[in-house]
Amino acid sequence: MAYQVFIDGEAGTTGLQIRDRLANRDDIQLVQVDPARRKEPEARREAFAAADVAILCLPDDAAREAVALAEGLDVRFIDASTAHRVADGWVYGFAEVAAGAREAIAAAKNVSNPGCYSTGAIAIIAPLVAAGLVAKDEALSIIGVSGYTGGGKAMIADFDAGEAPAHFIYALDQHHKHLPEIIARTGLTTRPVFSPAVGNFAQGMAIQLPLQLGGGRSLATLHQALADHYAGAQFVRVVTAEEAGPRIVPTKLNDTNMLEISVHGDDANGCANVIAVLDNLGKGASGAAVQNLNIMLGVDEGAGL
Ligand SMILES: NC(=O)C1=CN([C@@H]2O[C@H](COP(=O)(O)OP(=O)(O)OC[C@H]3O[C@@H](n4cnc5c(N)ncnc54)[C@H](OP(=O)(O)O)[C@@H]3O)[C@@H](O)[C@H]2O)C=CC1
Ligand SMILES: CC(=O)N[C@@H](CCC(=O)OP(=O)(O)O)C(=O)O
Repeated sequence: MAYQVFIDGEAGTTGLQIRDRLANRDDIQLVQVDPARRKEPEARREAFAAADVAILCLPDDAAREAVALAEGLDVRFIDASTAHRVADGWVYGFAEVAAGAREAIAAAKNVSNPGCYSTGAIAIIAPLVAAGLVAKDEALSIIGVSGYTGGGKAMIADFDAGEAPAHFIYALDQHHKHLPEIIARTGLTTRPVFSPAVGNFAQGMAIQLPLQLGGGRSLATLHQALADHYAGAQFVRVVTAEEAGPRIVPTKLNDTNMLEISVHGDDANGCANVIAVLDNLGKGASGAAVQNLNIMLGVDEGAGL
């Protein structure tokens, strides 16, 4: 018998991408809702009742409402929104980042999918903190650039209409919605400065962590700590600066569930930059949701990816 999966918000950017990834799966059947009723609470509760797992691809408020609507039902949730990423009772769905994370996802009723920038930032910072190469109280800066699909249907429409600039920097007030989960999942005690930007390309993302070298922190020790942490990981790879090349292109991993990390700089002048590249719609959203679904169902983690 196939698992029943309901994608709430199936018509949105993330939802459509998840549907595509599940379309050819024999082990999964999608719970369908009449498109005309897709926002009606009663129709959604019926869908939750029919589903083994519901994937929420909704604005935060609608995701919270979905969980309330499903009160008393057996359905398990994967929430792609920001609503539950630091909430009690929710497991953070980043299998590669911490010991025991995969097992916790497998056993969870409710899994929160990481944010796109957060995926890159946490992927770099958490292992470096664990290895003692970044202190929890170190003053860090994180720089990100995303394709415009990261802004959902509204931002896509702006760019498609030619009404958006080629590039803009935002979240200037230092309250980007990903900061709470980045802090919670890395254990940082000093709030990092986070500077995200959007470029005029549809999908793809790069996150940079500039670091000063010295005191045991060199290009080699940074690379080695990350390579050791992700050894054997199916969807995270750590490559050398030479392999990454002299220009890091955010679109490099589009349409994959991969995340690639590389360490750049010069020991002689003491400056480094650790860079993660991923597809904001892949490992940053829909790919990660399918990976988490596979882990929750106990099937091949890479199925459909
Ligand atoms: N885009 C990205 O790169 C990423 C997005 N996310 C998260 O995923 C979630 C969805 O984002 P995204 O796909 O980009 O957003 P979109 O705006 O593209 O899609 C959201 C969908 O939700 C639907 N919707 C809104 N309210 C309700 C409701 N009450 N009941 C049912 N459906 C509703 C919308 O309907 P309608 O079509 O009528 O507008 C739309 O189809 C967000 O929380 C976002 O933060 C996470 C990681 C990355
Ligand atoms: C380009 C852009 O606007 N990106 C969004 C983040 C992507 C997204 O929608 O958020 P989650 O990954 O948290 O779900 C933003 O900065 O708010």
